[in-house]
This record gives sequence, C-alpha cells and structure tokens, in this order.
Amino acid sequence: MTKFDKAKAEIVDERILADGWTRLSNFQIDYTDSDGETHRLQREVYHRTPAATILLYDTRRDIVILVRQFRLPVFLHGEPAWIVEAPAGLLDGDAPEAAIRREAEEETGFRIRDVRFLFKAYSAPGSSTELQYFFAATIDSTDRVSEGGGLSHEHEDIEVLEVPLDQVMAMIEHGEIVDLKTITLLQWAIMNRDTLR
Ligand SMILES: Nc1nc2c(ncn2[C@@H]2O[C@H](COP(=O)(O)OP(=O)(O)O[C@H]3O[C@H](CO)[C@@H](O)[C@H](O)[C@@H]3O)[C@@H](O)[C@H]2O)c(=O)[nH]1
Ligand SMILES: [Mg+2]
Repeated sequence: MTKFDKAKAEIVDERILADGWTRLSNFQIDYTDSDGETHRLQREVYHRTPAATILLYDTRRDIVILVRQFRLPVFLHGEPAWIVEAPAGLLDGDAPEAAIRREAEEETGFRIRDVRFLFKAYSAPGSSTELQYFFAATIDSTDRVSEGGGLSHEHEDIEVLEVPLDQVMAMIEHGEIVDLKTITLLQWAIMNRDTLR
C-alpha cells in the first residue's frame, strides 16, 4: 500500500503548440490524486528525443575529456555561453551505445574501445520527455584518431578539453561547469575512480 495506490492519469487531449525542430504540446489530463479525486490538469510537454553522454577517463594521466561549445539557452540568461560539458548527443535513431560511440568520436576524436553503461535518467521530467543514457570509457592518447570538434556541416564548433579529475569539483563549485548531466557524470567518476583503473 503506497500513497499513490488510487492515483492514475488519463490523457484527454493533446494540442500541438509548436512543431519545429521539436514538438511542444499542451496536454489535458484527468489526474486522479492519492485521495481518489479526479482533476483536469493542463501540462505542457517538450517532446525531446533520447540522448547519450559519456565520461572519457584517461586512467594514466588522471584526466577527463570534456568539450566546450555555445549554448543559446545559457546565452539567454546573459551568462558566459560557451560552456563545458561531457561529450553527448542525440541518439538519432541508433541504439544508445552505438550513438555514444559515434558522438564521442565526432566531438572529441577519441575512438572508444570498451564502453560501460552506467544508468539512465530523465533530464527535466517536469517538462521534457528527454531521457539521457550515461556511459563511461577509459581511454589513452593512442585512442585519438582525429581532432574531433564536431560536424562542420551541422556548424558544430567544439573545443576539446583535457581536465584533471582532481580539478572538476572546484570547477563545479565555482560555476565553471553548469551542465547537469556533466556534473552527474563527474560526481560518478570521483566516487568510482578506483573501479575504472
Ligand atoms: N536546425 C536546428 N538544429 C538544431 C536545433 N537544435 C539543435 N540543433 C542541431 O542538432 C545537433 C545536436 O547535436 P548533438 O551533439 O546530437 O546533441 P547535443 O545538443 O550535444 O545534446 C546533448 O547535450 C544537451 C545539452 O546538455 C542535452 O540537452 C542533450 O540531451 C544531449 O546530452 C547540433 O548539430 C545542433 O546544431 C534546432 O532547433 N534547429
Ligand atoms: Mg553534442
């Protein structure tokens, strides 16, 4: 018996507010709450497709490979908008592992060998359908097959960074790393560094 045994939700209507790069809908739902009372609620949902991200960790040098790129939503906050993130990308119809291998190489130039699935998590479950798959791989400099930097025909403009794992917590605390998936992965790395060696 939990608080939500009587609770349920039914979709009544979906109205598409925008259908550009990503669909934005206004839903009406009949939500029956934990007391058994039903209320009609409005909820806007941004239909983001799934994505994957990866911790690339060089065990010998104790560094992680991060990327820096422009993010318009950060720019709109009036803050420095070329932000530091873990390599990541949309699955684009591929399985999560295949997608993260592709994205890691496109963005960083590293062709990864063994890759470990860590967990999956919703990025912003109050507003977006986006599901993020988290991975980790150990690398060394011989795994670098190109410069990376992203796809020029998609105007990706990416800088590849090598950051000592010992510095990332200070970067998070000083606001130099502000992307939530990246903070999650780096905290995982600090907690599990020994299992990666
Ligand atoms: N035309 C058009 N292109 C877009 C739009 N939004 C993104 N793109 C293009 O779509 C591509 C997305 O690149 P990916 O590497 O696949 O995805 P990402 O943006 O890095 O996404 C990752 O980071 C995000 C920020 O943390 C995450 O939100 C996302 O889940 C993922 O982890 C880029 O080439 C970008 O230019 C848009 O509104 N219109
Ligand atoms: Mg990307």
